[in-house]
Parts: sequence; structure tokens; C-alpha cells
Amino acid sequence: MQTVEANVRHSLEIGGVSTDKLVEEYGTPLMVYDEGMIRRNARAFRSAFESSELDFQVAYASKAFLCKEMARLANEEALSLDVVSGGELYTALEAGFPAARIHFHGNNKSEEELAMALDAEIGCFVVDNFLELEMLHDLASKRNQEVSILLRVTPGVEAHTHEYIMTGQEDSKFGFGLSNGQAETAIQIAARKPQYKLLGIHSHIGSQMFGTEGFDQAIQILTGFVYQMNKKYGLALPVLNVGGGFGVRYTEDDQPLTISEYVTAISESVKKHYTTHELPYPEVWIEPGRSMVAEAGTTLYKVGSKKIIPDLRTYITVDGGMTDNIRPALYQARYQAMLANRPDEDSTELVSVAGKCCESGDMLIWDLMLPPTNYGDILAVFSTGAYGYSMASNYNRIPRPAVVFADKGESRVVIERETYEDLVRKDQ
Ligand SMILES: Cc1ncc(COP(=O)(O)O)c(C=O)c1O
Ligand SMILES: N[C@@H](CCCC[NH3+])C(=O)O
Repeated sequence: MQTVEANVRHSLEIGGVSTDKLVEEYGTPLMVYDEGMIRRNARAFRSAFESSELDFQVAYASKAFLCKEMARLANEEALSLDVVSGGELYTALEAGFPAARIHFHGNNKSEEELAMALDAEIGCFVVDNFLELEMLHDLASKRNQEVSILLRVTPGVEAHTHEYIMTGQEDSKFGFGLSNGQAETAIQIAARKPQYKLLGIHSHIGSQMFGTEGFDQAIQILTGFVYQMNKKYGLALPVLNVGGGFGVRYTEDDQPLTISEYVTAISESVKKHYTTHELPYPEVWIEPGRSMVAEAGTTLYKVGSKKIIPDLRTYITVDGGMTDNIRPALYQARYQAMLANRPDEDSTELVSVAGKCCESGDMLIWDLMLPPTNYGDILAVFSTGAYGYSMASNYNRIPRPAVVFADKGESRVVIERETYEDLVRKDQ
């Protein structure tokens, strides 16, 4: 994959650091990010928008991977930050991320979380439902604080991994339905509330999308709605947030567009539909998560036991699994991998890669060709940078791995490996 280069002398390199060295220094399992690649992705999003000449914000969807150093990187790259919980918000604030560029999502923000975000004076709340619409305003009124909001709407466009389906109905736990009139009701309520500055609407149609048709459909529907709200209530709604969902390459079967192609398609679509409705161009916000970090991440595991079932299958087991990457078990997600310590050897053995959890579903890769493996080999699994560590668990009381950023031949720990002591720290 793009994130790694084979160092033909003996081992794979990530961000210019040999995986031999990384494993020796930090142990396994180890999550390694090619920091330069994350920065290039951030710049690709921004520069494509700059070429479009639209006003924009690129908000990194921090659910994909967040720690303080990642928040600092996002800030250095002039990204905004999409957070969906008090924990993500806290991490961003602890990292010194500017509150004015934080957008707060979530379909059940608690009063405490809302108060925390009001205290911090974050840039925008993406209001999801009628309870929040009232609760946030009550809290803001008590503080006499003005709050910028977007309303999350469900436009009735559902994006699936490889295709788009017009649902007609809006069966989603998120947001206000457009076709059933709830979005309009929410707009009317929001527009009357004195503490609210209603910036516009938000929609997110799905994740890991390979095309742009879904965005175009959603933008067409959203623009029609903005037009109606403008005509009926004289509302300007200057911000249009079209969410995230840009696809990445996990295996050679995945054919995502480039970042620039996604952004260009969105910009063109916004221009086309706003022009049709004779509306001034909005400020366009997007929320890429996966596409910012997935391909920049590689997980290094140590190969352990091997089980050969004659005429059936050969299992090799690594020292991690569903605790650091739940995606294969949860979504049947597929990954590519290679032996990091023998990158130039021919792959002649068909194996399936199992994790070490007490769970049959704890498989990382089915049917992978590798050179004949031995105990102690290092397996590099590619494109694990999104929704891997962020969805990690301590199932079987397995500590979470360390996370390292590698760049220009240097590496540094950004999240320390959990210890057994960490695991019992909260136990009574
Ligand atoms: C509201 C919202 N924004 C952004 C994202 C990020 O999506 P992705 O990681 O696919 O770019 C998600 C997750 O799907 C989301 O729910
Ligand atoms: N966690 C999911 C995607 C959810 C996106 C967040 N709304 C994944 O790994 O693919």
C-alpha cells in the first residue's frame, strides 16, 4: 500500500523508519502512522477546496482516530474538528485545539456534555433532535450565550459501501427527517429561539463511498430545502455541511476516487444546484474521518502459533486481533498484509490470520498468501488507521497497543501501550 515502502535490505519501512526498528523499540502489537501521509491528505482536502474558490471548512471526524497528538496535527494543518462525545471534546481541548473550530455532533448529547461545550465556547453544535434543540437553548439562555448551530437532516439518500439507494423513507436514528416535515419544524423552532444563530444544515449519507452520485443526490435535495426555507421564512442558511464518507483502499479490490476528485465533485455539485436555485454559494463544510487516516495506519503484529488442518486450512495467530481491530468481525472488512521482516520473499503459503481472543469470530484476514511463516515473524496489516484503535477494547483484559507516529526517518509514541496495571486501575 502507499503507506509503506519495502526496504529491500531486510524490512519494510513506514515513514522512513524500518519496521524492525519500530518493533524492537516499541514491541507488538504496534499501531504505526505515517504522519506525512496524514498531513498530505489534510492538505489535499484543503487545496482542492481552495481551487474551487468556495468558502469551506474541512472538519476531521475525530471518531476515526483521536489522541492529543492527532488533535495537534489537525490544528497545525488548519483543519476543524468534528467531535461526537464529551471524551473526544475533552481530548481536543486538552490538546489545545481551538474551540472555535470544534463542531459537536451526536444523537444523544447529555446535559453535561452540552454544558462542557458551552463552557469551552465551541464553534458549532450540530443539533440532532428535538430534545437537544430545547435543552441546548435552555442552557444557553441561562448563560446568556449565543450559540451557532447546524441542524442535522436526513435527506433520504442512503449510501452503501459500493452503491447508493434512494430510500424514500428516512429510517435513521440520526437527524431530522426532510420528507416527513420534521426538518422544517426544527428550522422554525430554531429560527425563533433568540440564543441560536442558525448557520445551516448538515447531512451525512454514509461511509466508505466510492462514487460521488450519493453526494450529488443529497446536495440536490438539501439545496431544494434551503431554497424553500429561504422563500418561506427568509432564512439565509449560509453553511452547508455534507458530512464525510469518502472511500479508502483496504485491498486492491477497492477503487476510491482521489481526495481531490471527491472535493471537486462536491464543489461542482454545490455550485450547480445553488445556481439553479439562484442562491448565493454557501460555505461548504465536510467531515472526512476514514479518508484522512485509514491508509496512513499499519498494524504490526508478532506471529505466534500456527495450526495446520490438513486439506482444510492453515491458521496463523498474531498477538492482537479484534481488540485492536474489530472491523473484520463487525463488518466482514477485508485487509491486506505482508511479512514486514521478509518483504522480498515469495508468497507461497495460504494462511488465515487469527487474533488471540477467546472468540471464533476473532479473525483478521481469511485466505492470505504469505511466505512460509515462523514464530516471531512480523505481520504488517495495512490501512488500519481508521476505526481501529478508536474502536479498540480490553476484551479478555488485553491491553491496547502503543501508537506511534513515524515521519522522515524518526518515530515517536503518541499513545503509550496500556499496561496490566492500567487494566486494574479502576477496579475496587
Ligand atoms: C456525522 C458524521 N460525519 C462524519 C463521519 C465520518 O465518516 P468517514 O469516516 O466515513 O469519513 C461520520 C461517520 O460515518 C458521521 O457519522
Ligand atoms: N466505524 C465504522 C464506520 C462508522 C462511521 C461513523 N459514523 C467503520 O469502521 O467502518
